Amino acid sequence: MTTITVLGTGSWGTALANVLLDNGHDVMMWGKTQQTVDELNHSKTNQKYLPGITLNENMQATSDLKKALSFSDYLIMAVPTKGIREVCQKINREADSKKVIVHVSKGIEPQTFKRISQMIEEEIHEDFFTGVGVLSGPSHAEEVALRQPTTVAVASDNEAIRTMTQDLFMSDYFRVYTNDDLIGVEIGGALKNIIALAVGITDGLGHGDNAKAALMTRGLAEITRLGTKMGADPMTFLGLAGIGDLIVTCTSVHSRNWKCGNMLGKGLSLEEALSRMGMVVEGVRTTEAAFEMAQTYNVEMPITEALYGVLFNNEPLETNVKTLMNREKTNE
Ligand SMILES: NC(=O)C1=CN([C@@H]2O[C@H](COP(=O)(O)OP(=O)(O)OC[C@H]3O[C@@H](n4cnc5c(N)ncnc54)[C@H](OP(=O)(O)O)[C@@H]3O)[C@@H](O)[C@H]2O)C=CC1
Ligand SMILES: O=C(CO)COP(=O)(O)O
Repeated sequence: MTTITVLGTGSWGTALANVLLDNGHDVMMWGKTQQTVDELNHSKTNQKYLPGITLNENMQATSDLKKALSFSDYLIMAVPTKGIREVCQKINREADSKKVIVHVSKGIEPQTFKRISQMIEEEIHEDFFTGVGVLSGPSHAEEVALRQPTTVAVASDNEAIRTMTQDLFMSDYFRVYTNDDLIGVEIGGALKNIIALAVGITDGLGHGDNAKAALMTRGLAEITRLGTKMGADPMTFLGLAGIGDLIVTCTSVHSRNWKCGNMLGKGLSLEEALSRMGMVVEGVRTTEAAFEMAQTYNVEMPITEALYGVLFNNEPLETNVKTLMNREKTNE
């Protein structure tokens, strides 16, 4: 049995804490909303993020970060990309020992183009930092919390973090592969959300499966082009953190990014769609980041560009679909 702290009481942090508890580990969750913390402690549920699901009876949570950090030196960080730096700064104020940090978030920071592990490395003071990794792959929290078969990858430049994380999470319903391509695993997980938003839009517009398959295939091409420019191994995009996660996010009823895109396709504004979601839709900020990166690194990303126009410049959906279809003819 290992003691583990999970930071973030949203859908993914809660589902992963449940996996670790099922594996017999001693887990403490930390969340900023006292009501959720109380519900996890007393009802063993998290109705806002995982409605209708009863969690492991040993679930425990606190809103006291100092207490959560003194519980364990192995941290799972499960907050949206936008909150990563803030949580790291809080860790610097409250920690009293070195930590391994495995994050499970899927995003890239606009303007800086930083991956999440890079933000963590920048922010966490060396006195509190042992190393960083990422757990990523096709894994909706709603299914993991129901103990449905799921496979993911763990990546880190530190082999001990890869194998330790694999050992902690592996179970008969949660299978973990190690991967030494940290950049590729993080980039694959972040960029697939852009394509899921685009697929949601075409589904919302009433287009068929041909359009969906086209966006996924050409989407993977642009993910791979940008990812390899960033230093990723192109083969990673054919694995769980690449095409695996792309498939699940573009085709699952659980996907927040697909659902948000679907509402846009049906005519809702971005603000309306996001407020109806009430959960993080990472692909919106990542579209901004990838659009800027494509220009900076001179990488062709037509789907990302079309989506950026829709999300940030109010460009009409149908016009952008036509623009994509009428791009200069080219070779696959
Ligand atoms: N949901 C899923 O199936 C999967 C999600 N992911 C990724 O995991 C990450 C988290 O997503 P998910 O759990 O779905 O998000 P949710 O929207 O379900 O929950 C977000 C959680 O983060 C908390 N939070 C937000 N900002 C802060 C902050 N600054 N400090 C502390 N806590 C904060 C929220 O707290 P509060 O409730 O108190 O506001 C909430 O508990 C994302 O990057 C997502 O892409 C990856 C794989 C699967
Ligand atoms: O990353 C995910 C599944 O692997 C979750 O995707 P959504 O955020 O679109 O729900």
